[in-house]
Amino acid sequence: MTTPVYKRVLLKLSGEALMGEDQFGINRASIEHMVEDVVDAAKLGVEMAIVIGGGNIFRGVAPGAKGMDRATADYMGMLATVINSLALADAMEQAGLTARVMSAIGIDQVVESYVRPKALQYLEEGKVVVFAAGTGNPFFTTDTAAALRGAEMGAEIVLKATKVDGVYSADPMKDASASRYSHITFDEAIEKHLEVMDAAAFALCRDQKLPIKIFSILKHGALKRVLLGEDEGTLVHL
Ligand SMILES: Nc1ncnc2c1ncn2[C@@H]1O[C@H](COP(=O)(O)OP(=O)(O)OP(=O)(O)O)[C@@H](O)[C@H]1O
Ligand SMILES: O=c1ccn([C@@H]2O[C@H](COP(=O)(O)O)[C@@H](O)[C@H]2O)c(=O)[nH]1
Repeated sequence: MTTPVYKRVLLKLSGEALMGEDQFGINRASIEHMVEDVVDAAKLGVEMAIVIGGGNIFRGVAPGAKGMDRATADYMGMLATVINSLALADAMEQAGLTARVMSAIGIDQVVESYVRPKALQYLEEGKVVVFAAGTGNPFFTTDTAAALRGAEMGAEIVLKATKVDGVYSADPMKDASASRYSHITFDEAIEKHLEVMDAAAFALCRDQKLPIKIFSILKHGALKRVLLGEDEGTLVHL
């Protein structure tokens, strides 16, 4: 099977996965592996919008941010996602894709600001669009940004590529007895407080009838398998 089941997707890439085995920052091999998977996905002809998290940078500065005003710390986190977005777009360009970064916070000397019709135009032209700076608002996360931009772009699904291979009954990093769901409803995920994605993101996707697939970015080829409709990760649905 080589025909993708989606025409347009919103891919949420884990910021934390970018640091690989390092303590923080961007690990070159990790970003290149991620981009290889994105290239394979683009070769299928799927239109791809991307949101990347900031955990690899922001969790590194978090001890210094302790005691800071929450909104100020959140703006620092959003700026961390701009750094990751620039690195990702650069790596994608080096791999032969055409990428555009659009920021939810105005920093026009660095990247263009997010304008919805322009982003839609880029996608139609086959460019990969990276949405930086989350939603542009404190008290949110890049998961919510992924849900928001996914809905705005008319994506058929939000693909959360993270460090675990799906949604579990408990955090599998902390509880070895946790079991993985092949699918779960939004309501169940919210009611059970499954923290693989924040509740605001789950709720927005539920309201917009936008399914989510959660799978491992550390498993090479998993993204392509998801796009081809193969059994991979956990589907969160209505
Ligand atoms: N019920 C659960 N099922 C699966 N993972 C869970 C669950 N509860 C908590 N987690 C944790 O959620 C993490 C994924 O979400 P998180 O938002 O922290 O990371 P990310 O999105 O990959 O990183 P970033 O925020 O840097 O983009 C997993 O690595 C896992 O340890
Ligand atoms: O819309 C948003 C998105 C992000 N933030 C802040 O950035 C960090 C990093 O994002 P992650 O999703 O955790 O990778 C996040 O912890 C927030 O502090 C934000 O305020 N608004």
